[in-house]
Amino acid sequence: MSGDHRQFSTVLGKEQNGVIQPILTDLYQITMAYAYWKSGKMNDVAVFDLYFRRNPFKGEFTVFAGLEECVKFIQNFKFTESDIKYLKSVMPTSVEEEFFEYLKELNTKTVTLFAIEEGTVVFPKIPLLTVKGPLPVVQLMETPLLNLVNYASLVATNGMRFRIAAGSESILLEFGLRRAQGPDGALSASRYCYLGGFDGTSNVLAGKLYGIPVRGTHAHAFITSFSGLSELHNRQLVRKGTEEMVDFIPLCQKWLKQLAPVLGFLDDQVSKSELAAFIAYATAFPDGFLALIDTYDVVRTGLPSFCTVAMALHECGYQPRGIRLDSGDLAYLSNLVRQSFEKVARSFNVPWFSSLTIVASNDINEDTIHSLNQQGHSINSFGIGTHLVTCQKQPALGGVYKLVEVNGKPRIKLSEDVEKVTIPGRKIAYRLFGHDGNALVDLMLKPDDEPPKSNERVLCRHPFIESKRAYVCPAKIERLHKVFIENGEVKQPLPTLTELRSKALCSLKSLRIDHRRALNPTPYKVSVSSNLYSFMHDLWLDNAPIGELS
Ligand SMILES: Nc1ncnc2c1ncn2[C@@H]1O[C@H](COP(=O)(O)OP(=O)(O)OP(=O)(O)O)[C@@H](O)[C@H]1O
Ligand SMILES: O=P(O)(O)OC[C@H]1O[C@H](OP(=O)(O)OP(=O)(O)O)[C@H](O)[C@@H]1O
Ligand SMILES: O=C(O)c1cccnc1
Ligand SMILES: [Mg+2]
Repeated sequence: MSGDHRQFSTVLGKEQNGVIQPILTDLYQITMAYAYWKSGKMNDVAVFDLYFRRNPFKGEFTVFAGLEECVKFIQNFKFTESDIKYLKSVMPTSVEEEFFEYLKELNTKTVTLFAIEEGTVVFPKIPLLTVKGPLPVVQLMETPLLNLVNYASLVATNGMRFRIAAGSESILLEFGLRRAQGPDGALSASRYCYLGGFDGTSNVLAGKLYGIPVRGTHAHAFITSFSGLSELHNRQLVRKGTEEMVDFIPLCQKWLKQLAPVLGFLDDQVSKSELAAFIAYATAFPDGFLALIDTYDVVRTGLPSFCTVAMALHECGYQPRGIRLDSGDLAYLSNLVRQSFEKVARSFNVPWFSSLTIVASNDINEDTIHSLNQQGHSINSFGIGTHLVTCQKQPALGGVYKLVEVNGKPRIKLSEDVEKVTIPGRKIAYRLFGHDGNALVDLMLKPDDEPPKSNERVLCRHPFIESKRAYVCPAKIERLHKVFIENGEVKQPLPTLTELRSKALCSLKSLRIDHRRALNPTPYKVSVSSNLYSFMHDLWLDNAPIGELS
């Protein structure tokens, strides 16, 4: 590890967060490992499925994220000397020394990981990961794997929902670092919101670590830190592409006077603090000037000051970018700002002025964006923090990790709640597509089932409701599960974050629009083959004790 990346080690040529390690787990995994070991089960071969039972946010899709970290975690799984020392200090003294020797030697050479590709749109009950290997080893991975997948997939899905709400043309920026669940939660949020379709983040470390585009404007403090023009040290600006120095303050004063009758503001009411701050920012960053205009009053001073500085910059050969609104009625204000931009464009023959960027922020959530769309607005870009990263509508994805097979024998967990009954044994899932290219149904098969073929009819059954079944004649088939790790080797390429983002947007597009809508979406069908249906229901009956009425 270089001094530059103290907290991150490099695995498989990609950085792994140093927080992710075998003892980032629940104590019960270690105590179970001991009891498995004591019972002589350390070489039993177990299969666990990691899946969720319900899509988050009352939606009907989930974006699968976190797989790369799971692969790196499994590849790198090793207790260190200091882990063992610590575990000895917290385990009861009755725990035998040989167990710690066993823990020290543990590795994942015989662990196989089957998984759906990261960035795929996924659905309940279908395993995202299937982990096969020595029982204590794959049991120990339960908590960290769930931790790596649950929040990543939740926040990626949230990002995707904001993307759907805002449309493909809007620029979406993640501003959540200050409100996220701690430093690591913030990094995950930035990373997986980008995967889910955001365009950039304000989080500089996330930009450095994951190559996410970093973006930002400025804060109200920058405006309020200035009192007037006399504070400005740097009053000159070089005319772009020349060596000529322009006295920038008189130029701004000229534009203030010219703009007043056009926009209908009183030039003596324009805040000297705000104008000075804008001039200071513009002379520091003359290209791409974007100003926060709601510190004092958007109409009377923020907007006039921006237009003033923007026209002065233009006269010096620079192209300003736009404004940010961080309070008030964002629909009304953005429309008003756009109309003013159009007036300036017409009055001074600067057509580009009418299409300057309007960024909106301030406690925006998914519903706010839907409401703004309904009202009509002129916002091009949303800066979203709190509700995006904290996943306001649903703070956790309920992914679970369940044992489905031991030593080749299927295991089933029964529950009063049918949703919680596990689907036993190893399963392979396929996505079946219709002739219009849309995904029709996901189908789980037993590994010895004949895989479905395109243009051949296959019976798809609801896993639990006998009467719900349908024949499907798919135009195209995609195998969802692939081997990611086998015999200690990673078997699939690990795409870049940008590739995962494209994959997620593309995977979403294959989903019918009614599955994607925000309000009461149509459930997507998840089914099992006839063979798997009979297999699980036979096992269910075998394992359900028969009661007696008296
Ligand atoms: N046109 C709109 N339709 C629906 N919601 C909106 C609209 N405009 C703004 N909002 C939302 O309404 C809320 C306004 O919050 P609040 O009243 O606390 O802020 P404010 O008074 O405008 O700003 P601040 O308190 O930061 O100065 C925000 O969550 C914002 O995203
Ligand atoms: O509102 P969010 O979606 O979380 O987006 C991030 C917010 O952070 C900044 O201000 P901050 O909230 O720190 O202060 P303010 O709202 O009082 O201006 C920024 O101006 C946004 O309002
Ligand atoms: O760059 C911004 O405008 C920004 C960054 C973080 C939080 N709020 C705003
Ligand atoms: Mg705020």
